[in-house]
Amino acid sequence: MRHEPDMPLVEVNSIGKCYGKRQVLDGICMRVERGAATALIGRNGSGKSTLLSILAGLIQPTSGQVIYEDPKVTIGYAPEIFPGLKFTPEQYLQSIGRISGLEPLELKRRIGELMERFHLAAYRSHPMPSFSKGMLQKVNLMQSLLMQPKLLLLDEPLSGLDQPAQQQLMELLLERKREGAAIVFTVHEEQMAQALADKIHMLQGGRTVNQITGKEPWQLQRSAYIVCSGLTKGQQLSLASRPGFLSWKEVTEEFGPEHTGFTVKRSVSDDFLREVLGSGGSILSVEPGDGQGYTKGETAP
Ligand SMILES: Nc1ncnc2c1ncn2[C@@H]1O[C@H](COP(=O)(O)OP(=O)(O)OP(=O)(O)O)[C@@H](O)[C@H]1O
Repeated sequence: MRHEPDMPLVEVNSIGKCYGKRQVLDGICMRVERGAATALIGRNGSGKSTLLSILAGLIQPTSGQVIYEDPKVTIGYAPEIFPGLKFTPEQYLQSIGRISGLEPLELKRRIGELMERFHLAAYRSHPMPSFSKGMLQKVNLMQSLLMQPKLLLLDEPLSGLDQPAQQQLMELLLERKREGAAIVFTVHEEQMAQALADKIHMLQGGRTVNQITGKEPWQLQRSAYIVCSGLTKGQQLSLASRPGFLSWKEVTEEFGPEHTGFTVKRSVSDDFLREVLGSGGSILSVEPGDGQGYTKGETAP
């Protein structure tokens, strides 16, 4: 089969999904690139898991197309809910590997490696119904990684994992990405989205509301732009040293002399506003984002 040189691993063309009369996905387009991670974010019920299941080929879209560059691409899928099956993790992974046609020695090696990476080696022969949520999630992730898939689809991968396990998973996923795998994952934790994702795909009510590429736009998405006046240079400097400060600029042309536009993390914007007022400054406007004129490399006064 011949492919366009810049063809992505998977191309999603305007897909829709209906359950009965209910449309849960509508006109979704996305490109899944090799060596890159896409975070699907959105509220509960926005369609993230449905989109992942469609990418995994487990359910069919009602309209549109999902085009895989290689229809035989290996896919690893970790669903949101993983059942506590009556096997031990070793038995379970053995049977998955055998069904997938992995050579026995190689299968044994991979299972051993994953058990070590996920710190589950001591429990490899324990029955899964006795496992905690976190341990089950580790088995879920291990089965998705077993075949070293080119496309890794993870539904809330951090769910149930403690902090060290989350950190280890992140390292492993960054490794997989460096090795060229494409990752699509759903996430509620902003930290993971920032650390792993090259692209953020935001869903709302089954529709794409935003697609952000790179780390900086993601940060700006969660920022507030505050235009204020009446501050001395010293007060501006003090504001610029506060946690959550991102950038500043003089905005005399737009707003008049001695007006300054501060971009800060949205999580600290209330504190920042209080500080401006407490310093005797005036607030002219507050809006989401960066005030449009943001340029890379702008620094504190
Ligand atoms: N098999 C199904 N039959 C009918 N409706 C379904 C089915 N699966 C999902 N839905 C509905 O589709 C909508 C999208 O569900 P989906 O699980 O994809 O959302 P989500 O963004 O992953 O939510 P969450 O974060 O809660 O997992 C929801 O309203 C859900 O109730």
